[in-house]
Amino acid sequence: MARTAHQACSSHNISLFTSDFAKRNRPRGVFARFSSSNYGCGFDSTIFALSSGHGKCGVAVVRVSGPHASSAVRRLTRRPVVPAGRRAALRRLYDPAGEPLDKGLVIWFPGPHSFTGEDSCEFHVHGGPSVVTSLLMVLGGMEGLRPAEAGEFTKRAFQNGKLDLTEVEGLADLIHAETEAQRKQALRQMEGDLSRLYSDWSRRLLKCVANVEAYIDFSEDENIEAGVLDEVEREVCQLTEELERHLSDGRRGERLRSGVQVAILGQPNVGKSSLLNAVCQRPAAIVTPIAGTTRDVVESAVNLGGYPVLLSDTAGLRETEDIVEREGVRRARQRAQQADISVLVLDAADVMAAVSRQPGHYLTLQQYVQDHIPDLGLQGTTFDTNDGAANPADSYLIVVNKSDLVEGGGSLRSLLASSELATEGDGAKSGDVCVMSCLTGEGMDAFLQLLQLKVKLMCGNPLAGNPSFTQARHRAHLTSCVQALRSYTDTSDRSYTDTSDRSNANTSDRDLVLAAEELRTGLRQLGKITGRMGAEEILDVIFRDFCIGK
Ligand SMILES: Nc1nc2c(ncn2[C@@H]2O[C@H](COP(=O)(O)OP(=O)(O)OP(=O)(O)O)[C@@H](O)[C@H]2O)c(=O)[nH]1
Ligand SMILES: [K+]
Ligand SMILES: [Mg+2]
Repeated sequence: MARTAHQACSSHNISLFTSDFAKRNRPRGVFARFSSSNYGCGFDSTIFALSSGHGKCGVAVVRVSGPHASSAVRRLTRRPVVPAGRRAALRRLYDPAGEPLDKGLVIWFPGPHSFTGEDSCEFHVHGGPSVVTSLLMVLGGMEGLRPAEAGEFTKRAFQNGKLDLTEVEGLADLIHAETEAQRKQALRQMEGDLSRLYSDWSRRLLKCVANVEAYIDFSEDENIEAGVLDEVEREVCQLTEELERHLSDGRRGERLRSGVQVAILGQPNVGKSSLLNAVCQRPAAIVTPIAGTTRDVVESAVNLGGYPVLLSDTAGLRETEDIVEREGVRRARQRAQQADISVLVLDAADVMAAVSRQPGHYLTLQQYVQDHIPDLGLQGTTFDTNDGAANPADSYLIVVNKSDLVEGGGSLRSLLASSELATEGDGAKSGDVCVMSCLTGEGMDAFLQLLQLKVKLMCGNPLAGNPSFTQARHRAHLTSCVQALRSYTDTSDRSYTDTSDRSNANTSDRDLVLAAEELRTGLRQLGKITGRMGAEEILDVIFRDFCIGK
C-alpha cells in the first residue's frame, strides 16, 4: 500500500526550519534599555552582554570583556581577587548594596588567552529574567562598563588578531546554522580552513611580488639569479589556475550557506501547491480545484536530509486576462530564472492523453514540457545553462503528478520507462522523472530521494576537499584577484619579450613596474577576504628578511 506523503517525509529526515537569514540582527531585548552612545567605543571601554538566549532558562551566561572586567568580578563577588584563570568557581554575587543577587559559576579568562584577547569573565547564573536583569543593571552601573553592541565581542577578537574575517563569518554562520551540512561547513570555516587556504595563496603571491620588486631594483647589480621572472610567471599561472578552480565550484558554499532555491513550476491545477504542502508537511499554500489559485510565490524552508532548501510554490503558468494572475505568472517566471533547481509538475492524465495522441506513442518529455509550458525559456536556461550545476540535468526534475487518476499508475510508469519519453534530451535521465500522487503519497519517497540527491550534488560534501567560499564578498575579491593576475601575465609577457632588445629596456622596465602593481592588487584583494593585514603591511614584514640582504 502506498505510504502517505507525511510518512514519506518523516522517513527522509525532513523538517521545517525557521531559517530567516535576514533576521540576523535581532533586537537585543534588555540591552535596548542602555544607550551605548554615551560610552566610548574604544578598547578602553569594558563591555558586557547576556550571551545565552533571552527568556526563562536553566542557566544564563553573562559575559564581560575589557580592562575593567577584573574589578567587575571583584566587586560582584565581594572578594579581593579574581578566581584562578579558566576554572569554574562557585561564587555568591552581590549588588552594590551588599544584597545577594544569585549564586553561580564565575569563570575568569585572563587576556590575551581569551576569546576577545582581553581580560574577560563569564557569569553562569540562574536563567530567570529577574536574575539576569539585575545582574545586567549592576554591571551597567559600574564605571567604565557599558552594554556590548551586536557582535562586539567578536569584533574585539578580530581586532586583537584572534580571528580573521573568514573565521568571524564562520562563527556567525555556525550560530545561525540550521542544518547539519551548514553546521559542518561553518565549523570548518570558523576553525580557519578557508583562512589557511587564502593565507597560503597570499604567501605564494607575496613571494612573487618580492621577486619582481627585487628584479626591478637590483637586476643591474646582477645579484639576481637568471630566470627569476620565469619562476614568477610559472607561479602566477599556477595560482591563477587554482583560484579559478576554487571560483568555479558551482557556488556550492554559498548555496549551502543560504539554502538551495527550488522552484515548483507548471500549468495551473497540476498540483504544485499540493506538492509544496506535502513536502513541508503543513498547509503552507492554498489548494483548491480552481485553476489559478496560487498567485504569490509561497516560500517554505525545509531541512532535506541535513541540507537547507528554500522551496517556492508559484502561480500556474498560462496566458490570462486577470491582472492579478498575470503578475503571479510573471513572478513565477522570474523565480524559474533564479532557481537552482526547477521542479516541473505535470498532470499524469494530460501526459497520457498527449502520448496517446502521438503516432506510435512517441513523445519526449522535454517536447511535452515545451509544448505545454511555453516561454519558460527551458531550452535556453533551466535545461542548459543553469550556472553552477555540475550537469544541466541536475538543475531540474520532472514530476508527473496525480498518478492515482490514471488507470493503473503502473502503466504510466512503464510507458515512461519504455518510451523515449523520459530519456531523450539534454542529459535528462529517466531518473529525473517522478511519477507520483500528492493525494495518496505514492511515489513521494522516490521524489524526495531524487530531490535530496540533486541538492547534495549542488552543495557538495562540506568536509571533502578544499573548503568552499561562502559569500558573495569572497567571490568578488577572488574574481578581482584573478583579473589582476591575468593582467600581470599579459603585461609582463610584453615586457619580457622586450628585454631581449636592449633598446627597449626602458619600456620593458616600465611595463614590469606596472605588472608588479597588478600583483600587489591581487595580493590586496586576497588580503581583503581575511581582513587580517593590508598587502603593504605584509610586504613590509616580509621584505625585511626576504630580500637579498640589501
Ligand atoms: N487526485 C489527485 N488530485 C490532486 C493531486 N494533487 C493535487 N490534486 C488536486 O488538484 C487540485 C489542484 O491542486 P493544487 O495543488 O491547488 O494545484 P496548483 O498547481 O497549485 O494549482 P494553481 O495554484 O491553481 O496553479 C486540487 O483539487 C487538489 O486536491 C493528486 O495527486 N491526485
Ligand atoms: K488550484
Ligand atoms: Mg497552487
